[in-house]
Amino acid sequence: MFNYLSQYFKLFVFQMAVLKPENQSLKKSGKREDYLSWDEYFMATAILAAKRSKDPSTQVGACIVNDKKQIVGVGYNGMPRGCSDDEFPWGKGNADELKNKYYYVCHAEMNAILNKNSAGVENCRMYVALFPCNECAKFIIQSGIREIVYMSDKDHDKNRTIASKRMLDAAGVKYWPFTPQHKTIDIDFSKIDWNHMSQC
Ligand SMILES: O=c1ccn([C@H]2C[C@H](O)[C@@H](COP(=O)(O)O)O2)c(=O)[nH]1
Ligand SMILES: [Zn+2]
Repeated sequence: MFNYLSQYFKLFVFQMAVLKPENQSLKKSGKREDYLSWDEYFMATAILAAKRSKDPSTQVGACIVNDKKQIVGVGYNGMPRGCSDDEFPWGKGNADELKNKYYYVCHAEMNAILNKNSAGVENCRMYVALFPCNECAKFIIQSGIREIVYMSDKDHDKNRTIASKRMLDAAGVKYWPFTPQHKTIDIDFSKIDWNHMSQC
């Protein structure tokens, strides 16, 4: 018993002497501890883009990122260029389908792919607010995107989502739900101290 305790004590002393100073020096660096993870940063970018959407019921944003953690493209659901947000319909309950949004609106994922900057989307990851529909799954597969991190799967029981998952699985595109570490990300312009560039 004494032998066991003495071994335990030696291990404790070793931890205090060797491991603790290293941990302390990390804390001494003065680094902020409350910074966003990469996942949170990219999903927040997708959600911020969604705030540009004029769709009154569902706002979707997407953010494509390469393996260097560079943002390659961002998009949200909106009317095509030249098709006025004020003239094309945003409703969905009309018996005349030409008067509903669905024939016209460009999906966030498609816009993010088409909006890509000079870097390609091949082998990239897409962060998206809503699980991609079957049409977006085709765009994702054909453009070479390999991974999807999604926020909501609200349409999981709809055929378009079931078909989407079938195609993504067949094409080997991986997908998983987003797990945030922060519950909220606060951007309150009135609270930013512009002289010192920190939150008051
Ligand atoms: O993969 C998708 C699926 C849907 N969207 C957009 C298209 C519409 O603007 C809304 C869906 O409207 P509901 O009223 O929820 O039917 O979301 C998208 O961008 N990407
Ligand atoms: Zn879609």
